[in-house]
Amino acid sequence: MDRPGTHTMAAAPVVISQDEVRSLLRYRDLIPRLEDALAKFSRRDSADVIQPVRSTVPYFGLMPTYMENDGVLCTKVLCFYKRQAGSALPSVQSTVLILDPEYGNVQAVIDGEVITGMRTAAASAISAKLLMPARAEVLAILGSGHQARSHYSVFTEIFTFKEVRVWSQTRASAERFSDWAGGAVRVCGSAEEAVRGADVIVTVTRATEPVLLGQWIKPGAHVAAVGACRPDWRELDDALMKEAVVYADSKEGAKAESGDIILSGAEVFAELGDILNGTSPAHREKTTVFKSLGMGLEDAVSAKLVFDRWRAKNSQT
Ligand SMILES: NC(=O)C1=CN([C@@H]2O[C@H](COP(=O)(O)OP(=O)(O)OC[C@H]3O[C@@H](n4cnc5c(N)ncnc54)[C@H](O)[C@@H]3O)[C@@H](O)[C@H]2O)C=CC1
Ligand SMILES: O=C([O-])C1=[NH+]CCC1
Repeated sequence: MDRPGTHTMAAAPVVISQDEVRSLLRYRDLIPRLEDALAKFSRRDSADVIQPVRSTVPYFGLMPTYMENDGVLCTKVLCFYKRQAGSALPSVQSTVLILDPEYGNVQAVIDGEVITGMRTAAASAISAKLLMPARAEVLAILGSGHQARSHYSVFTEIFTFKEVRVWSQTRASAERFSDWAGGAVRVCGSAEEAVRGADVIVTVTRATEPVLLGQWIKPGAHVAAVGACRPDWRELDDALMKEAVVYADSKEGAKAESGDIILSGAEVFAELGDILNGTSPAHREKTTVFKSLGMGLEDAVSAKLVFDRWRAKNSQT
C-alpha cells in the first residue's frame, strides 16, 4: 500500500472548448487521417487499433480507442436523447477525453459536439468519394439538424453538385436550414420529392421508422445513412436495404446497433476500410448504402488532431 504523501500529481488536464475545436479542426486535415484510420481498423491489427463496439446503457455510450503505434488513448462519452419538447440542448451531447497511454492521466477534456459533427460528416464524405456514381449532380439531405449542417458543409466543400435539396419534419426547419446555407438549397415538401433522381442521399434524422424508401431511389445512387443508431430504429426500408450493396464503418458495430441492418436481415458487404485497403471492391455502378454508426476511432483521430494543434498554438504564446 502506498504511504501518504508519496503520490505525484499529474498536470491538470487542459479543457478545449467548442469554439476552440471549431477553429482548430479542418476537413482537409481530418479526411486523410480518417481514411488512414479506417484502413487500419479494417486490417484488425491490434497494434494499430483496438476499438470495441460502443458500450451502452440507455441514452449513454462509452467509446474507447487505443492506437498503440500512434500513442493514442482516448474515449468519448456521449448521451443521445429523444430531444425533450422545449429543450434547446442538442439531442447528441458528448465529451472526448485524451489520456496519456503510458501513465493513464487525463491530458485533455475536449468538447465533443463539433468533433462528432465533423468526423461523422467526413466519414460520409469518404463513403461518397468511394461509392457515389461518376458525375453525381444532385445531393439530397433528409433532416435539418446538427448533422445536416456538417454534412452540407463538407459535401459542398469537397464535391460540386448542380443542386442540393433538403427535406425535414417541418417545412419551417427545412427553410431555416436553407437560410443558414445561404438559400442555395431547394426546400422539398416530401422526402420522396427530395430524393427522386438524386445521385447522393444523406439521411440525418432522428426517425425511428423508415423515412427513405427503396422505390424512390434512382438505380446507382449512393446513400449515407447516419441516423437510426439503435437496434430497433430505422431510417431506410427493407426494399432499399435488400436492393443495395451495404457498406459499414464497422461490421461488428452495424450488426450490434443498426436497426436497418438487423431488422431487414441485410448483409454488410464490406467496411469502408476494406475498400481503402483494396481488399473489397467499391460498387460505384450499383445502388449503395453506407451505414454509419460512428466509431470511437473517428473521435480519437479528430481529438488528437485538435490536441496537437492546441499544443502547437499554446506553446508559441
Ligand atoms: N452515425 C453517427 O456517427 C452519428 C449519428 N448520429 C445520429 O444522426 C441523427 C441526427 O443527429 P443530429 O443532427 O445531431 O440530431 P438533431 O436533433 O440536431 O437533428 C435531427 C433531425 O431529424 C429530424 N427528425 C426528428 N424526428 C424525425 C422523424 N421521425 N422523421 C423525420 N425527421 C425527424 C429533426 O427535425 C431534425 O431535423 C440522430 O439519429 C443521431 O443519433 C449523430 C451523431 C453521429
Ligand atoms: O458515434 C456517435 O457519436 C454517435 N452515434 C450515434 C449517436 C452518436
